[in-house]
Amino acid sequence: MTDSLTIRRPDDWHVHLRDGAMLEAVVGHTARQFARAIVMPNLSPPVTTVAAAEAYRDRIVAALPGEADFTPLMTCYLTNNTDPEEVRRGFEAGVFTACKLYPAGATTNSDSGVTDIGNIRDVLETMAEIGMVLCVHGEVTHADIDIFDREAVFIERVLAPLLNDLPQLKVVFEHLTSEEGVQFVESAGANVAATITPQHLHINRNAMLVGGMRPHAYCLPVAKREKHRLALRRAATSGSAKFFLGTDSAPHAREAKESACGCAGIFNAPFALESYLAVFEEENAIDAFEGFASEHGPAFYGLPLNEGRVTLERADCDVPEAVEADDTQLVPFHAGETLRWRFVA
Ligand SMILES: NC(=O)N[C@@H](CC(=O)O)C(=O)O
Ligand SMILES: [Zn+2]
Ligand SMILES: [Zn+2]
Repeated sequence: MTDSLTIRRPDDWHVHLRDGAMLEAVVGHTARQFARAIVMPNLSPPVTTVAAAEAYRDRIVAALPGEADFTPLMTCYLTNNTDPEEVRRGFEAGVFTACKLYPAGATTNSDSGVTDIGNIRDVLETMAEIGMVLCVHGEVTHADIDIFDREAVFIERVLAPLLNDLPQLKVVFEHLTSEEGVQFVESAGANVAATITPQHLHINRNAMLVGGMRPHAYCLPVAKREKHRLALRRAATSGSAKFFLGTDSAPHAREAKESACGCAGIFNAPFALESYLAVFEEENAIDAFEGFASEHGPAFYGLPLNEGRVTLERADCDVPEAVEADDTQLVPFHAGETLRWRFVA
């Protein structure tokens, strides 16, 4: 049994850092474990222009703890009115790393999202032409679709037709949650990949609903049946370069989660690597961890690998019940549990 594991420094290919006091409270957790992160643009108002992304990037850098060595990679929030030339300009200037597609109404701050993919056809054509990654929240939002089927129906109705139409478009299927999603990504071309969160590897929908409603296990896309969790574990630990780390760490104040209409999102940044590594160990796939955490993401995005290293040691890691954040608390994923690996540095 190995007692410590040193790997190339990883990146987080999907994170919500928020803004203002919440940004101050959470950014250090991500910067401690990751060299870079794809920062989601679902602020209010959303990050839809080059200028807004530059200003947000500056606020993130200003909020970093002094010792941090961390690069935020910015994304452009697509709306029905996104100008393809703004996207091109931001990408060529190195401000936008990717664009993010939120189907309108699908998740937190997605009200300005795209109501019909046909509305952004010109933007998607430009992205395919310049080799820019499209990150997608892959859920349809029609009232007649069961929430547990939203991802599978998105593949059928939106993603498969989109890739038929623009077969060279680079797509990251964000926070994959279903067996159908795994199969779709595996059978698609090399231009299609997916991020997988720690929570979707650890929990199925029982975690939300058995023994009482547990708002801290609620995120979108919602955790599904056990067979889906097992498919995700197989994909993440398979060694396939199509799957990589994206925490979807999504902090919401405790009172906004513990509410009659609780917000969607799990705050997993403080113990993200420990959480993922527990899964790789349980699956006897520690050898595949570095690829998933540190290599597949940069390869897909066409970015250099990080030069630094991080070490985790086999030791009890007690996850606190809450993390203080300004005038509220954040309840981290695994709150009150003991994880088997501990991030050292
Ligand atoms: N994942 C979530 O449940 N919530 C995210 C939004 C998202 O990634 O869909 C958030 O911003 O809170
Ligand atoms: Zn999402
Ligand atoms: Zn997210």
